Amino acid sequence: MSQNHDPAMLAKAQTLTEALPYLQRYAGKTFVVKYGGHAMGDPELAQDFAEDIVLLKAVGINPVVVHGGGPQIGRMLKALGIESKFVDGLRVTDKQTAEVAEMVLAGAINKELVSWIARAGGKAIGISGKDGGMVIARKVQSKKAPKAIEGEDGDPIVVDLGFVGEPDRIDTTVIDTIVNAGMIPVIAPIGVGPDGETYNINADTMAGAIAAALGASRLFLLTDVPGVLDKDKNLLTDLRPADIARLAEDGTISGGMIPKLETCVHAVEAGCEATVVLDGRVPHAMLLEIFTARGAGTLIRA
Ligand SMILES: Nc1ncnc2c1ncn2[C@@H]1O[C@H](COP(=O)(O)OP(=O)(O)O)[C@@H](O)[C@H]1O
Ligand SMILES: CC(=O)N[C@@H](CCC(=O)OP(=O)(O)O)C(=O)O
Repeated sequence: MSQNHDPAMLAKAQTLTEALPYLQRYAGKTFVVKYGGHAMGDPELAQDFAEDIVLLKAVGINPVVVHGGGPQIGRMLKALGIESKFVDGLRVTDKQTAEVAEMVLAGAINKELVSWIARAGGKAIGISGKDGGMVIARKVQSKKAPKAIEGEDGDPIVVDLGFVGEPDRIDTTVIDTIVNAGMIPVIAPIGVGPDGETYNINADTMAGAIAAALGASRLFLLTDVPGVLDKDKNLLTDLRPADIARLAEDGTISGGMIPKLETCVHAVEAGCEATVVLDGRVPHAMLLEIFTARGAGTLIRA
């Protein structure tokens, strides 16, 4: 009998009962989860992530995984002696770089994640935006280059980003088919242009567009920081679209955080209830965020 009063056992039971309202609220909903390349480094964390995804599926939520792989593409390009440059968080992508990006994203990383999910007891199908004609991409219009490559007259140079795409049209048939078969789609951020060309798509942008197309309830962006930080490195827990425009303007956010937060704004404007930027280095960060009252990371909502 005394075991029933063991505080550790009670705490476990409390955690489960605390999860009950969330389990009820989210059953049958679609959650898009973007797993960033920076968060992928540690095999133990990758296994935790895969377990979380399989758990979501087991409790009746439909997880759709979109993955990145920026650092992994960077390493492969370096090994091949190809130089890589970023403008506002986007990799300038010539034809050769697009081939390497596809090889790393849709080949190595996609299949590794599928294997991690299988090891956690789930059934995942790995695809890229090319499969089933899912993502028709258009070229991202060149942005002004940052100060580092400003022209001699001091004006920023306009850089051609090459084969950097953004989703133009999304056909969710292939995702729906996988989900309805009881499996978990794992999507690499590669799209196809109208003439069959390969487009490299920022993984956050891809995840946001897929969340919008699916009418997902939640979009989680797992990365390598606790969330969005202010200039003193304090976590900003709750943001609205107007705050984000201000943070971009005053330089609080930079690099990869720019497409990440643009994605969050587009997703909430398209009807996603909430998006969360989360620390993928914290074991089971997503479960804690979803099933406990203690939110983690930065919540962005309309
Ligand atoms: N205000 C900010 N708060 C947190 N991270 C920021 C901020 N501004 C820029 N960053 C950068 O954004 C990075 C996350 O974006 P990114 O490198 O694209 O990650 P991922 O590969 O996980 O998508 C962080 O590692 C950090 O260097
Ligand atoms: C156009 C563009 O920048 N594409 C990205 C695609 C991968 C990605 O976004 O990966 P992370 O989420 O790990 O950063 C790239 O080439 O790095």
